Amino acid sequence: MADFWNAIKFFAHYFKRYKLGLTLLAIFTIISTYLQVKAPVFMGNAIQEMGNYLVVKLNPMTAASANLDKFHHALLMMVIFVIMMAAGLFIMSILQSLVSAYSVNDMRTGLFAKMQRMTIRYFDAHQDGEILARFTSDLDNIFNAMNQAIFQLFSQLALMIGIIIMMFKQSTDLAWVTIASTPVSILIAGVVIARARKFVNLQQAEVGHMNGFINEQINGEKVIITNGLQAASIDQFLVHNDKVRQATFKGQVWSGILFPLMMGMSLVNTAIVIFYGGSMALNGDLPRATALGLIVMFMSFSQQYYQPITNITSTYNMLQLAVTGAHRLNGVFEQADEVSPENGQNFTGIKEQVLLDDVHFGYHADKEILHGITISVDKGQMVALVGPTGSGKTTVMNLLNRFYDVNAGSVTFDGIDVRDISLKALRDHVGIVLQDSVLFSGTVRSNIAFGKPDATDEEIYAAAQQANIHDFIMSLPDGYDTKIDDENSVFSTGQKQLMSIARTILTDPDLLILDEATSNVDTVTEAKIQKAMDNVISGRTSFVIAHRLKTILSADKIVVLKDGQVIEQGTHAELLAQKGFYAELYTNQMVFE
Ligand SMILES: Nc1ncnc2c1ncn2[C@@H]1O[C@H](COP(=O)(O)OP(=O)(O)OP(=O)(O)O)[C@@H](O)[C@H]1O
Repeated sequence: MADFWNAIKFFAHYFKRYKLGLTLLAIFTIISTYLQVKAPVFMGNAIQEMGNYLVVKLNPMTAASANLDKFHHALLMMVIFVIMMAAGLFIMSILQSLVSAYSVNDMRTGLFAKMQRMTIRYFDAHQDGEILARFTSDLDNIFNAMNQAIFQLFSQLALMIGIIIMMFKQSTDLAWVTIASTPVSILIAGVVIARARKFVNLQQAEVGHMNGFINEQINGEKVIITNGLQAASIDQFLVHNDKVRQATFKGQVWSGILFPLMMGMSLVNTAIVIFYGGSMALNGDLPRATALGLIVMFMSFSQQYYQPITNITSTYNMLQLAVTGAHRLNGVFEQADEVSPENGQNFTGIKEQVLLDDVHFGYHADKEILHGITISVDKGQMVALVGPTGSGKTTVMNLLNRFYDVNAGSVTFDGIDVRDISLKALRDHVGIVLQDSVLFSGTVRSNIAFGKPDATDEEIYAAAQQANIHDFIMSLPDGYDTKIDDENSVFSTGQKQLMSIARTILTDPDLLILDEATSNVDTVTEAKIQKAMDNVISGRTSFVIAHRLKTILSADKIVVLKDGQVIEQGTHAELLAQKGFYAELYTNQMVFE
């Protein structure tokens, strides 16, 4: 129920910008409802007038005065009302589409803007596919529900109320007969919908499992091929696929049963109306022509009355999906934004020292990862972080750039806490080269100039030269204008990292954070990366996560991390002399080099 109210608030928030469209929609809903419920009255009148005409015509005494004027008039009115009703429904459908398209557009924009404001914590904690699903399936479900269910819910309820009022105005007895079966119909629809929902949910869950399996298999295709496991993979896929088939079949059967069932109920109801109306005519309770007119009118009412019941019940699943979608989007909108300190200090660059002082940190409150780490680096120095996997190297980097905040202790730049520096100033002065370098769609040029879009060609070439990638780029047929898109795999992992280094060099950061690529790069590329790293590090305050120890022999300081603690610190020579963990690590690695 809480989900339901949250969804109402969610939609109200987006709809309030379209007050005019919604007001027009409400007006046209009322007009079309009136036209829809009035048309059967004219149909009944036409039949009644035809009956009256026949009575007069078949009586030789009155035959001469018989005319069909009233019959024609009622018929004409019916046609006019039906045409106006069609026009009204058409305008309603345009208004609905407009409001749906614009408000879903606003939701999408809001969601994308929110993503850009959110903390790295959110992206670390959620898989890409899960985040993407907010933009795809959730927004699609909301759009479909708006177009086919939400507005219809109101227009169908209005229609139902309109029909009830009109029926009671025409004949109280027949009105009661028509609506008497409503509780039974709603009960039957409720049972069918509950079953259908169970299987539709199951179907979605099975499709989710199957997609997860396919995703995993695509990512692991090389391992599958290497191990000759293609047939086993197909067998596993068939199991998933079969579960999807079974759930889909049951879901569709139960969903599909509702419409014919309601149709049947409506026809039975019509038969009851005819029977009751017929007996009223035969008993002589009403003049025959009037009774006949009423029967025809209520036949139409009976069918119309079941239309909203069928429509509302059959769109229930769609509404449910929209409520779930709204709940999930709300979940994203409620996430914390990155906060820049109020009156944040405008940091203009490192003048003396970067210091992590007795830092305690955990990604979750109940699990501390860094246990009182102290590392200092003087301006222009290079610190290398080494340590076994999971020791906390990347976590230290995450704190330097304020992707996360420390739990205790502090990270300071020249004595200023990073939490007091405006985020913009902080990010302007910190450059990061990640292990998995990312290229964006565009050109080689736009990728290098990503952090400085107004860079001149000379600046871009100089950065690429320092990053040792200029010659390779020039060897491509389109040089710096080479297009980069999803399918473009011209660049190896090593080359991507070189591009990433060029991108960072161009922004000329004060503090450099560099996570060395671990993937198997060939020795030539490795030497190039080494040279590029030397160029970008030279004279710059830098933190480097080194996976190959020979890359950090010249580091001003090597910090050895283990289980979230600093266990050794010093220069390469000092640490070798200590004959501790680092010395062992270095000796072991040299054996394999
Ligand atoms: N986003 C996260 N949420 C929760 N725990 C995390 C997250 N990122 C890392 N951890 C945990 O923090 C610990 C330190 O991880 P970290 O990535 O800093 O190690 P690392 O030394 O950089 O390892 P590697 O050399 O493998 O990259 C690990 O136990 C890891 O499971």
